[in-house]
Amino acid sequence: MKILVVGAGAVGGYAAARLLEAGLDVTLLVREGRKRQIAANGLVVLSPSGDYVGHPPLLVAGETGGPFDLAVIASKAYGLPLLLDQLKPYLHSRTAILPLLNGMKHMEQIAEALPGQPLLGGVARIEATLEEDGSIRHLTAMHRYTYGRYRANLTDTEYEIVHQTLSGVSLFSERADIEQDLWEKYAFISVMSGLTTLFQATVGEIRDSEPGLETFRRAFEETERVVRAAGGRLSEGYTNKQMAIVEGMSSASTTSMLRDMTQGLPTESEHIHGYLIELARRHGCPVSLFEVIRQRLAIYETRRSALADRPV
Ligand SMILES: NC(=O)C1=CN([C@@H]2O[C@H](COP(=O)(O)OP(=O)(O)OC[C@H]3O[C@@H](n4cnc5c(N)ncnc54)[C@H](OP(=O)(O)O)[C@@H]3O)[C@@H](O)[C@H]2O)C=CC1
Ligand SMILES: CC(C)(CO)C(=O)C(=O)O
Repeated sequence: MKILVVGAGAVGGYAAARLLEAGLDVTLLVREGRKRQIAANGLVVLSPSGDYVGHPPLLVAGETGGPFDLAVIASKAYGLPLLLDQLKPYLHSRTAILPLLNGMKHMEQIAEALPGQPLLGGVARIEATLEEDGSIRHLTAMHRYTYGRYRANLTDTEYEIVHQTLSGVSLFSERADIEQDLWEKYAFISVMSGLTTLFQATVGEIRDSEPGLETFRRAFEETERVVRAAGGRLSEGYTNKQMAIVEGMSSASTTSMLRDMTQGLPTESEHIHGYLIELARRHGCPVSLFEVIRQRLAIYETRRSALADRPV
């Protein structure tokens, strides 16, 4: 099976390294700058689960390659429309698409941009970051990518080939109900990215200041109501289960959105919080805390664009 990993950042680069380690046929679709970095230093992963350095084949949009049988997509949501356009020449009609983005809205976007293309669901659970020198730093011991059939648009045989391939890579585990996993991760990341960026604080700092855990509960309750009203599946007692997770989290835990904000990079807030508010309005659910979170991030994005537009 020929695999294309699109985006060699924190999540995609980490996936590519573990797929390559397992001896799979993996090519990376990257942009010029990243190609130069990887060509010079290799694909470098620094991880408590084991470092990796390798020199996988690289493609930049427009170059000849493929077609591939599986395309793993790991860009930020705001880069997705362009990326999907650039991906088309590397697909055949049955190439399976496995997105690893946070959120839910990208599933609709991909289905619209690539009609009829087999689409899997995928969820990345990891804390990782792309360093300035191009290495990928895996920050904690946690790393688990789940995948599964999404709305039955692959044949059993097609799915079995993907499943057989990924079953040799311990990072990846199959989920029978990937749609529920996507909704659960979406609800979780909405709260975690929302609160860490609203306060520009770690989980521990929020937890240990008044009213502490109550703020998490309020955010989880708002999210749970919206997701259920929108028809999303969540496990029984979702909010209580997430509260137990938050209580047990390391004080230093943050989110990729807070890391992006700290570095002055664009955020995925519209994809995550904007979509949650869109669903809340559609289904008549009050989300006063998320209105504030979205406003906070909109102010950040406006300031960021103004700085980016300023002549040097
Ligand atoms: N980082 C984390 O800990 C986690 C992140 N996630 C989610 O995973 C997704 C990816 O995040 P993350 O890996 O952190 O992001 P990064 O910014 O580290 O990586 C994204 C990569 O996509 C590349 N890219 C963007 N557009 C294109 C394109 N058209 N062609 C080729 N490459 C492209 C970027 O290239 P370039 O380097 O050239 O800009 C970049 O290397 C997000 O949805 C995020 O929310 C989920 C779990 C944890
Ligand atoms: C919350 C976390 C670390 C879980 O994987 C995440 O998805 C992110 O920071 O983007």
